[in-house]
Amino acid sequence: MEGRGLRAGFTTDAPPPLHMSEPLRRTAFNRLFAVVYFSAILALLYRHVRNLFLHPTTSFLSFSITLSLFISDLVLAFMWASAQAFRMSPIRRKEFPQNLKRIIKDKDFVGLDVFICTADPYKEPPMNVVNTALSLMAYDYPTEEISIYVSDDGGSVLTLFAFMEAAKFARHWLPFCREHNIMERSPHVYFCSNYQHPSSPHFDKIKMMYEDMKVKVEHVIDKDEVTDEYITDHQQRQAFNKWTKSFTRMDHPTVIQIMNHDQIILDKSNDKDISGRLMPNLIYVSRGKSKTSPHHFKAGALNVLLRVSAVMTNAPIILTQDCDMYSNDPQTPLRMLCYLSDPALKSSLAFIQFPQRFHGVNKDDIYDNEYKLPFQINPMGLDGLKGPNYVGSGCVFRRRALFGDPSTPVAPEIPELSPEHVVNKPIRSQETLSLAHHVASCNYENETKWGSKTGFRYGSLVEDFYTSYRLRCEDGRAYFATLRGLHF
Ligand SMILES: O=c1ccn([C@@H]2O[C@H](COP(=O)(O)OP(=O)(O)O[C@H]3O[C@H](CO)[C@@H](O)[C@H](O)[C@H]3O)[C@@H](O)[C@H]2O)c(=O)[nH]1
Ligand SMILES: [Mn+2]
Repeated sequence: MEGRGLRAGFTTDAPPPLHMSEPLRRTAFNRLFAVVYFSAILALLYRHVRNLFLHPTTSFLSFSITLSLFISDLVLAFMWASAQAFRMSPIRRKEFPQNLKRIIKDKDFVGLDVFICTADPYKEPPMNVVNTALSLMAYDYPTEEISIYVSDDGGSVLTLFAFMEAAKFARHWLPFCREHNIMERSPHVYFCSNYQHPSSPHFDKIKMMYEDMKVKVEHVIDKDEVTDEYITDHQQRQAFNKWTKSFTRMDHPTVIQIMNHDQIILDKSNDKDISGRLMPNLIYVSRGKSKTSPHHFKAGALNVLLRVSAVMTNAPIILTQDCDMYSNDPQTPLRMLCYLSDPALKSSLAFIQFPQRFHGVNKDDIYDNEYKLPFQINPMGLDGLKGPNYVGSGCVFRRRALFGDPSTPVAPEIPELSPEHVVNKPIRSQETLSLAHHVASCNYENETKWGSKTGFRYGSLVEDFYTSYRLRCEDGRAYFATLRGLHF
């Protein structure tokens, strides 16, 4: 336990704890079992060695069989030994978001930039991506602090259209979630769930709005184009005009579109939901691509979002999310603040990985398609050692951590990308937009440290594991996850 979590027997004047950790009860049995198993492996290997060298058999066939058994057992013993670290000191963490308001002030609710990646409108239907975004926009957190950045590597007008519709729907959905204090803030999950839905005209109305949006988006996808009947204003037409004849998925200029939740929005002050609260920013980004520059897949997309968001909002905290996941706990940002606002963890905490759950697998899951072992059980073991890996989704980073370690920070090429930079221009200003387009262009990273020293790291198909591995090798900081509850 560390930081505020140490205060096991705090007095009434001590600040209330924000988080705690406890070892899992089965740890002692795990260790005992490991000793027994290890002795058995030694005995087995000794037997093989004795058969091979001390009492060699005469026949060549039996010698080769014993030798191959010996080699197989060595391999299996190595595999077993390398998995034991997970079992030695697994821990469970718990946060107390209810104590947060007593400790931190309103100004401590810092900005949160959320990154959602999508890559193909046919394999990753835009309605699913939209649901992911809506579930994150509806977090229980000051809405003006949230900015959702969607990276569309499919460069698809269909995805952009879906987000334009979602932005309008969000004006109704966010107040609805707050008013009814609902848990499942992905509309699809909420409307399909078996929970008791309120039987009010309000519920029927919001459900109808959702269905309308879905029909519209699906119709556009069926037709594979956004026809004139769906274009309602000049701004929309201007946005869709960027898809010229030469625009292809792998070769196109950058498209950045800030969504309007209402008709025409000039600045943040009139970007409000129907109850009058400010809306979170929702920004669509399709980075520039060309056949001659490498795009580095998801890591490349995340680095573009890192730069575009630095120019627009530069929140100190970043949440990365895959488009096929959604949040089912609106308190997740408060839970992460329980760790991030603990002064004792300020320099040691680089990221918090929430447990990842895969949806849509069969109910009994007899073949473990949910991958519980790598995504839920093993990370608990790593958490008790030096901290788990980043697994690509449901992970909260300190922006700072992606720019070198605290003692030797790596400065980006332009000061606007630095985590310390204070954004003082509105996101819709011409200056901000042109800089954002510049840093999202396909040649921007040439001759820079992106992917090697800063941002998400290139060179591996599993950019998530690799990035966390490199972060640890470079600065040796400890990280951890909160693994209690299923937040995504
Ligand atoms: O060029 C690309 C390729 C993928 N993606 C997005 O990256 C995410 C993950 O890609 P996917 O093809 O779904 O990979 P999976 O194998 O399902 O992903 C697992 O493995 C990845 C690599 O380790 C992790 O990043 C993911 O979080 C983890 O769920 C998706 O949202 C994609 O839309 C991009 O944005 N650009
Ligand atoms: Mn996936």
